[in-house]
Amino acid sequence: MTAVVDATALEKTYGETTALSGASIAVGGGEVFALIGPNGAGKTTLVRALTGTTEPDSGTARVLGESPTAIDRDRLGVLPQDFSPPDRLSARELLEYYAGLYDDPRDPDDVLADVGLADAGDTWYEDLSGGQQRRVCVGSTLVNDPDVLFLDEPTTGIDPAGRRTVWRLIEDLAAAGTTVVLTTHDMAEAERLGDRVGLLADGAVVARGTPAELVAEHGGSSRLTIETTASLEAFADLEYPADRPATGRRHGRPSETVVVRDVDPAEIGTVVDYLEDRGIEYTGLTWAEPDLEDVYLALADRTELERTGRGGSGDGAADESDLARAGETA
Ligand SMILES: Nc1ncnc2c1ncn2[C@@H]1O[C@H](COP(=O)(O)OP(=O)(O)OP(=O)(O)O)[C@@H](O)[C@H]1O
Repeated sequence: MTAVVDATALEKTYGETTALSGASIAVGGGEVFALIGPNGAGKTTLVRALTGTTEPDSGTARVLGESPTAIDRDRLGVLPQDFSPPDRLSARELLEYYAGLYDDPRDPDDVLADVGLADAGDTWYEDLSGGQQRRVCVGSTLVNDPDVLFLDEPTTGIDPAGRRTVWRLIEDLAAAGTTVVLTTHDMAEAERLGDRVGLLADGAVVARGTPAELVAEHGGSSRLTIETTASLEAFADLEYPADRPATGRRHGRPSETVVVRDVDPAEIGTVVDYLEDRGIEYTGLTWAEPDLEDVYLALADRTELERTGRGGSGDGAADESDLARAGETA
């Protein structure tokens, strides 16, 4: 693969803080690469190093074969995480403003339609909702029809329907050959859009691969989630491993769920019988294959728990060797 976006062993420190410690990614033409990882993992710093807005202490960054500071800006679209355009302009005027920076820009109205805001062109930016504003910001990166697009948390604050509009847009752009590097905290977004996903922790990519590869390697086993306030001891005689997640997910009520692993769909009845036989009350039962969120919890969340000294989550399937192994493959 000839890398269109290439970061090799990037290091960056800010005073005492290490933002990047040997981060490497290589992204091929037309590929969507999704960067995930906890707050402070270094995602934005990596994007900034690749777009020429921060200078790494060491390592090399190349985009379309060039240094990020030397690259023709017409070929690049960059959406910073904290992008805040002048807000005393209408959505259309804003896109016209950005279009005016390029020799051969797209029609701003076409861009507005792309981001699902065809009807909002005359609305002042400051009067748009937060999610609509973010969509205009995404649009501003498209006016020059870039070959490479860097999107730092593109859908933060966008409602589910708008998010899907942006997802389809990114898929269409990639299908047409645009190379996309995006960061996200939304695992569904990373799983859907990412041809490959890289998980950053403490400034380095600790795991990478297609979503399916990552799930197969780090996702652990299937999950039967039982909504119950019963104690974990009540599950002691169950023939499957049971855990009470220490970290929140699903409905934000982690203390009210017990997760049973390794149950095939055909065996769910066995667990239901167990609950009924012992009079264990429950309000819901959901079976799921492991997904990218499990990978995240197994790898990234674990480093967070270790850092904060709260011990293992009891929810992820990884142990120390998983992290070490992931580091080796990164
Ligand atoms: N300009 C800066 N000055 C000082 N420290 C910085 C600067 N930029 C980033 N950092 C620090 O570097 C580390 C990595 O930050 P970065 O923004 O790259 O993480 P991130 O993965 O994008 O986080 P988030 O998910 O919260 O956006 C953090 O500890 C952050 O505080």
